[in-house]
Amino acid sequence: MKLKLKKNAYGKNAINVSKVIRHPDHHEFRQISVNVSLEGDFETAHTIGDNTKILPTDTQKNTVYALAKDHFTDSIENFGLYLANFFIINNPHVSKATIEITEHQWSRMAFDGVTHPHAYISSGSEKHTATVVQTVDKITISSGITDLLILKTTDSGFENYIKDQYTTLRETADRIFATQCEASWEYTTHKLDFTDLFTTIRKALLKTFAYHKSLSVQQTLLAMGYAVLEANNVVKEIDLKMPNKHHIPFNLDQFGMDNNNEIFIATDEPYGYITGTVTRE
Ligand SMILES: O=c1[nH]c(=O)c2[nH]c(=O)[nH]c2[nH]1
Repeated sequence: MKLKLKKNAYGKNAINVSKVIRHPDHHEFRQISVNVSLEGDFETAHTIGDNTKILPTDTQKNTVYALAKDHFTDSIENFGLYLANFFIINNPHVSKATIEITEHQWSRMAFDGVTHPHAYISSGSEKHTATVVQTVDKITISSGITDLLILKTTDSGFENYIKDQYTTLRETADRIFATQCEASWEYTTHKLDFTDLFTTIRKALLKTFAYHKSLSVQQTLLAMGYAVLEANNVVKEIDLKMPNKHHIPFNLDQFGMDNNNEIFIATDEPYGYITGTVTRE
């Protein structure tokens, strides 16, 4: 039997960089986590243990910290583009560099309408993501959001589904809709105002979620994807993952009480998992 190495990639994950930008009257704080992955002519490292073409993952990590000083100045997308390009142009045997960046959101504390110059509060679980893939002749760039916890207390139902001998779920025209949305969209070009676009796309996702009269998570997912693509020509396609974070009406009958859609039990697991990619025809 003949065996061969089919694919390989290597890099450093979870390179956690925090940066303070010191302005005279306030500080800016940024916290990111970077994954670097390189592909290329690394076969002999696997086959005969020849490391002469290996840029150590430790060096990759150091490169990210060093370049953060002067090149992580605005969006994570632009920093990702700089990093991917740096690894490609400085290592001729690297044919593909993938940079994934996740940014934690911090905002300055405010007291009685006055923003504190250097004290921050986490903006919650939501994180902004960017992925840059650069090959010798192509750059693809995607942005996204993870752990976006959103919920609405009405304008959501789920009815007319298949019923069989195992069905116990009750139909409802009025339920809680909660999800931990993960979105990732690919841009058509890499010369864009990424910060501005992120704000616009995030708002389109949230506004559609809020105002959509939902007949299912599936239907709202598609409406959210359409809203982003319809309003942003520079978005090629969008991937959405929307786990159904169930809040199930609690049975108050057992205490002789009515439950008028007021008391629920939030169940973490198992959870429905609805995903979809929306693209242009
Ligand atoms: O919006 C929903 N989609 C489903 O596919 C599904 N399945 C389920 O049990 N509840 C729901 N809700």
